[in-house]
Amino acid sequence: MVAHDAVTGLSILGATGSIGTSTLDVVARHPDRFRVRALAAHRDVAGMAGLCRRFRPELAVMADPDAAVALRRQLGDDLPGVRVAGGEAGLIEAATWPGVDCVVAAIVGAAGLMPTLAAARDGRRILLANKEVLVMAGELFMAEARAHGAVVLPVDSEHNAIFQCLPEAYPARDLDSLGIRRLILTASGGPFRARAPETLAQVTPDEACAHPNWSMGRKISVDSATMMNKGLELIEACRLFSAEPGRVDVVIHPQSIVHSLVEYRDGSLLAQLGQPDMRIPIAHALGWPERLVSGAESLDLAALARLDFEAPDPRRFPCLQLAYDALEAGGHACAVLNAANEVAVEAFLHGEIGYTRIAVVVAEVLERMSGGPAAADLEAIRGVDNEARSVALQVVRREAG
Ligand SMILES: NC(=O)C1=CN([C@@H]2O[C@H](COP(=O)(O)OP(=O)(O)OC[C@H]3O[C@@H](n4cnc5c(N)ncnc54)[C@H](OP(=O)(O)O)[C@@H]3O)[C@@H](O)[C@H]2O)C=CC1
Ligand SMILES: CC(=O)[C@@H](O)[C@H](O)COP(=O)(O)O
Ligand SMILES: [Mn+2]
Repeated sequence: MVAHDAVTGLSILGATGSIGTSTLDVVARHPDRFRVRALAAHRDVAGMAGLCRRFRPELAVMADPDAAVALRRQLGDDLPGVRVAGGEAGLIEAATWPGVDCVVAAIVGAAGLMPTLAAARDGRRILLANKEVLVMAGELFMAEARAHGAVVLPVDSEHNAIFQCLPEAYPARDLDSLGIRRLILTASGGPFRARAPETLAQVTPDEACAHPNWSMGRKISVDSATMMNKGLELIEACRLFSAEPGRVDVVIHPQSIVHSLVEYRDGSLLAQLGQPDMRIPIAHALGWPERLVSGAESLDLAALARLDFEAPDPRRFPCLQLAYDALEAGGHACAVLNAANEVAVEAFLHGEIGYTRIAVVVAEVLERMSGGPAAADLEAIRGVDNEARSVALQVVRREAG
C-alpha cells in the first residue's frame, strides 16, 4: 500500500447535487485524509449553508450572484471565516483555490466548462463527473490537461470501470499498443426499456426521472431514459481514452451491476462490477491509486442470480443514434448535440415539449447546423454552444406553440 502523509485539499463543484452529496459522504468517512477547502453550487442556498456549517470550507461559491448574497446573509456571523463569492468568476476561483489538490467536477451541463477548464490549466487533479465538458470541448480540455500536467480521473461509473480495467501502462501507451480491442459501455436502458413505444409520447418528467437503478439529478436521469446519456458517454469514452468511435460499443445490461468492460486482443474481457452506488467510483477516484472505504454494500452474487445483456434498439432510442451520427460527422457536431440536448431536456422537464420530441429537437438542430468545422478554441466552442442553444430554442418554441 502507498503511504499518504499529506491531507488532500478538495474543491467540490456541484457540491449540493447528487454527485456532490455522494462525494461528501465518502469524504466524511476519512476526516484525517481530506480537507474540504472550496464548495460551489448554483442557487441552493439552504443546501450550501448546511454544507458550510458541516465542512467549514474556506470558500463557498454560488454561481447565481443573488444566491451568493443570500448565502452570505444566511451564514451571518456564524462563519466569518468562509469567503462567499458568486458568478462564473467565483466558480473559477473555487477551481483554482490555493491548497486544493483535487477538484471534483460535478456541475451539470455546459456551466461546468469554464471552471473545469481552469482547473486543467492550473494542473489540478480533476475527478470528472461532468461529462458535458468532454462532449462540448473534449479535445481542447484533454489537450489543456496534458499540457499542464493535470491528471483527469473519470468518476462517471462506466468510464471509471474502464479505467479500473486498463493496465497500469495506460495512459503512457495507447489502447492499441496495450492490446485493447474494444471498450464496452453498459447501459441500463432506463425506465422505458420495455415500455410500449406508442405510449412514450405521454410520459411525464417524474416518470422519466424514475431511474430503475440509480438515484441521480433530473437532467442525467432524462438522458438515461432517452439513452442520450449513453451517447454522451460514447463521446466521453472516445475523448478520455483517445479511442476511435469504432472501438467503443454499447450493450444494454438492465441490472447495472457490470459497470463496463475492456476487451483485449486475446479475447479476454475484464469488467468492473459493484452495487449501483456512485460512492464506489467516487472513492476509487478520490483514493487512487489507493483504495478507500466508500460506504457501499458488498455485492451478493448468489442473491443476484443472473446478469442480462441485450443489444440496444435504435428505433426505441433515437438519441443514441444521434450521438453516433454526431461523432461520425465530426467538426462541431458533438458540441451542437450537447447544447441542443440540454435545451430540449430542460424544455421537457418544464412541460414545454413531450418526451419523444427531445430527439426530434436535437435531430433538427444537428441537421440545421451540420457540417461546421471543429471549434479551434474556447471562444469558438462557446460560439457554437450559443448558436446551437438559440436554434434549439426556436425549434422548442415552434414545437410548443
Ligand atoms: N448523479 C450521478 O449519479 C451521475 C452524474 N454524472 C454527471 O455529473 C454531473 C452532475 O450530475 P448530478 O449530480 O446528478 O446533478 P444534480 O442536478 O444532482 O446536481 C447538479 C449540481 O450542479 C450545480 N449547478 C447546476 N447548474 C449550475 C450552474 N449554472 N453553475 C454552477 N453550478 C450549477 C447544482 O447546484 P444547485 O443545487 O444549487 O442547483 C448542483 O450542485 C452531470 O454532468 C452528470 O451527467 C455522471 C455520472 C453519474
Ligand atoms: C451512474 C452513472 O454513471 C450514470 O451515467 C448511469 O450510467 C446512468 O444509467 P444508464 O446506463 O441508464 O444511462
Ligand atoms: Mn454513467
